[in-house]
Amino acid sequence: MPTSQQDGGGERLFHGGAGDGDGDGAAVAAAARQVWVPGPVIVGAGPSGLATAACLKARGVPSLVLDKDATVAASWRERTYERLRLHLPRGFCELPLAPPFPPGTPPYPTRDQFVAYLDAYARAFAVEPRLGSRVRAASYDAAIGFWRVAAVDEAGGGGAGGETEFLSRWLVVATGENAVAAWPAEGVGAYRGDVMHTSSYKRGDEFAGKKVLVVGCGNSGMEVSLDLCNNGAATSMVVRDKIHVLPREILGISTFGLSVFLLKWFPIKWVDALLLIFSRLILGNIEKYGLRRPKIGPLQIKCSTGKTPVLDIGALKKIKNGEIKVVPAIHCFTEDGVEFVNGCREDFDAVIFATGYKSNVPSWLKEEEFFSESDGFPRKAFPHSWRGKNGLYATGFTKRGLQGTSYDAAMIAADIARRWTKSLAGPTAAADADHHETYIAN
Ligand SMILES: Cc1cc2nc3c(=O)[nH]c(=O)nc-3n(C[C@H](O)[C@H](O)[C@H](O)COP(=O)(O)OP(=O)(O)OC[C@H]3O[C@@H](n4cnc5c(N)ncnc54)[C@H](O)[C@@H]3O)c2cc1C
Ligand SMILES: NC(=O)C1=CN([C@@H]2O[C@H](COP(=O)(O)OP(=O)(O)OC[C@H]3O[C@@H](n4cnc5c(N)ncnc54)[C@H](OP(=O)(O)O)[C@@H]3O)[C@@H](O)[C@H]2O)C=CC1
Ligand SMILES: O=C(O)C(=O)Cc1c[nH]c2ccccc12
Repeated sequence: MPTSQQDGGGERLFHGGAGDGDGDGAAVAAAARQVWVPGPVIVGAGPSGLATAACLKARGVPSLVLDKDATVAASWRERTYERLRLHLPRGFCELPLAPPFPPGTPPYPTRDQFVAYLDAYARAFAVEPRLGSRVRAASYDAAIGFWRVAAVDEAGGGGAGGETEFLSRWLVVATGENAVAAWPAEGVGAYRGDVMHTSSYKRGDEFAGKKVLVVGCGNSGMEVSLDLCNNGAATSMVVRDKIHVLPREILGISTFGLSVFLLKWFPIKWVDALLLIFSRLILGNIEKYGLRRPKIGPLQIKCSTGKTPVLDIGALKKIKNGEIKVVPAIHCFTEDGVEFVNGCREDFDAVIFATGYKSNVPSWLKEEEFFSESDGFPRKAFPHSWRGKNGLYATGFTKRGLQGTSYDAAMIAADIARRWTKSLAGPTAAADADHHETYIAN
């Protein structure tokens, strides 16, 4: 790696380095070494980070992608169950500028096919993230106009246990809506059985013959319940509130694709009404089985709150025939099981929390104007959630799945590329754009 002492920008940075920033900057100033990154730093090598890096590259802007895990797309590779398939058709899950899924890919690709697609995507755009690099803190140093990003090298990473401070004009947050498992605050009290979150659930065979309680009935709760049932576990699923369940397909067309088409022509309320009529015809009256529908339609809820309707891939049939038992909210845990709010007690060998996920942004980003401290999402909703101030960007926080990711990536890349071109004309132009990292201090 070349040093940048000959570069005016690097010189300024070197002098404005560790300990010279504002209070927040001090949080990351203890770094063992500093690295000046000519383009943006992107935190997260999932679909959102990869897509943004690819779109930047296509515009001639280099970037440095950091990920805490040892591979790209670790959320998909490590934190999903084996039989998972995309629940939107593959055409809605493709990333920008890439060829479609390879011939022979089924309409709803498997987890492994999607992971292979993401690996190929990273290769095609030569995106080579710095893996095993967990961002511990990031803050904007107004004195020098740069983001200070402190990353700890996890075992096996470049600096093995050390810490590096990256300095960049642009910071792209791509750590995702599903960064950490959400657990109920009450915990499990004295319960002695096995406890896990769906993000650790891999396959159902280890639960064969066991009584399992799945807490939560979003897409994870429904699909894990189905998988457990298919593997011979006696499965109960907690449904504490109203939910929308839609068939994954209507008249052979994906419900999602049909919705996208209809929304081009009709207001969302009409489309919701139509979806509910079809759902009633295809699924019957699901309220009989303890699945009460909200008054507001599924797409309206998705748009206003981000809560995804369940796209049924077979759990409903098991609920109807009693193989999956719907149970009410939990009042408290006992040593061997739970007491439900209706006063009934039941023992379970294992409890699987399908209680969703949270953003982890507040744990590392020292910024509260653009990102909300309470939920770790940008305060502005789609389509305005991608750009903050001072070169801060967010990708993959639209609550619109991979289509939202593609939108963000294109917007961010276009915006940064404009600024990049301008900065090339300025004093920092001497950066060697072919190199991700230019060392300014060790
Ligand atoms: C089970 C499941 C199925 C889904 N199916 C679909 C679908 O079919 N269609 C669809 O459109 N959407 C789907 N989604 C929604 C969404 O598209 C995916 O969650 C997608 O993976 C989001 O991509 P992302 O890059 O934003 O986040 P992630 O894939 O979660 O990537 C974030 C990355 O950031 C890294 N990271 C986090 N914190 C740090 C840190 N401090 N330092 C360094 N790295 C960090 C993580 O290791 C991870 O690699 C699904 C979501 C889930 C949970
Ligand atoms: N095949 C696929 O593509 C799949 C996609 N996904 C996607 O992944 C994302 C995350 O989904 P998911 O993991 O299901 O998370 P969600 O946030 O969508 O659902 C969490 C569920 O847990 C319930 N819950 C939360 N806390 C409790 C509690 N204390 N007691 C009882 N119930 C509780 C919630 O109910 P309440 O509404 O009452 O708060 C909700 O039903 C979604 O976008 C989803 O669409 C997930 C699985 C498969
Ligand atoms: O899997 C998810 O959670 C998604 O966000 C995909 C998605 C985006 N918009 C939707 C509308 C209905 C169902 C799923 C989605």
